[in-house]
Amino acid sequence: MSAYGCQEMSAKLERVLMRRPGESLKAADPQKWHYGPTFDGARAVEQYKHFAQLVQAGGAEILWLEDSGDGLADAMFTHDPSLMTEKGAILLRMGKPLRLAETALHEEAYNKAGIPILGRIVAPGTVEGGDCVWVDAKTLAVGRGVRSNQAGIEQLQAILAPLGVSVLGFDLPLWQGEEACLHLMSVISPLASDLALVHAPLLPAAFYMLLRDKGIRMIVAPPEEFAASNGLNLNVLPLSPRKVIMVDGFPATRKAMEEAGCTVETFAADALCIACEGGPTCLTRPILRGAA
Ligand SMILES: NC(=[NH2+])NCCC[C@H](N)C(=O)O
Repeated sequence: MSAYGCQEMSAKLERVLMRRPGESLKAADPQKWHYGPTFDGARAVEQYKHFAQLVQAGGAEILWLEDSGDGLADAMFTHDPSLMTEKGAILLRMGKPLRLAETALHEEAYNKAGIPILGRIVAPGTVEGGDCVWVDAKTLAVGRGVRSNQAGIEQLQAILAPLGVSVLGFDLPLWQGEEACLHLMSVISPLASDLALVHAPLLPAAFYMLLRDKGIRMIVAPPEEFAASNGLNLNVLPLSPRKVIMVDGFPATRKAMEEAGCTVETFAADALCIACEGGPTCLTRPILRGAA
């Protein structure tokens, strides 16, 4: 089956591209990869298994990439090197130089699965999936910052224009510097088509106004948990509208979502997500959401 198509963020997750961490992550030098003090490769691999079980139990078909020791420790964050549209995949170009080689892994997987390639971002353009947020099926917001640049955003607009999609760039702050990971998705997780979890202080103001005008309700995540989790309390993956997976240990954020009608599942992720700066959304590249 070569079903694909995904221009939304929370409809039922039907198919997803994921990479099981293994030798590359276990051998990763935390300094080189900017991983934090709670990094522990072997424990991260164990914690990932629980995450994968939750995704599978939600009914999604997982297309697997394997970590056979290619040294690409960040490649488990499959959200970033490609994007999916109703007309096929867009191969992106990573702004973090250590991750440039990951795009080829996605290209190979799509070729194998019979999923067409709609376009690709080329130098000097850079766009990472973590900077891309479908506000609705015809509006893609892209965070412009360290990882995604203006040239990349313009290329993406040209690729998506024939689909009737508008690409809107929003400036991100430098926040914790060039080495740290701050994507547009670091400050928002869509939970349903009309509901999102946000870290309000770091939202580009014009992006906030756009969401407000579109009638999207924003739950403001407790800032102390944002700080304590390195921002990962906010990185929440919907398996379907209001049915979500988050990292364990942030009860106030969980409660805020439950009060908005969400069902929340958690997994322990200190060694995996908190340390490696990527959460449940980053660990998944949705290929198909909603009905085909
Ligand atoms: N979509 C995401 N937020 N991905 C997080 C990626 C984390 C990864 N360590 C990086 O710095 O690139």
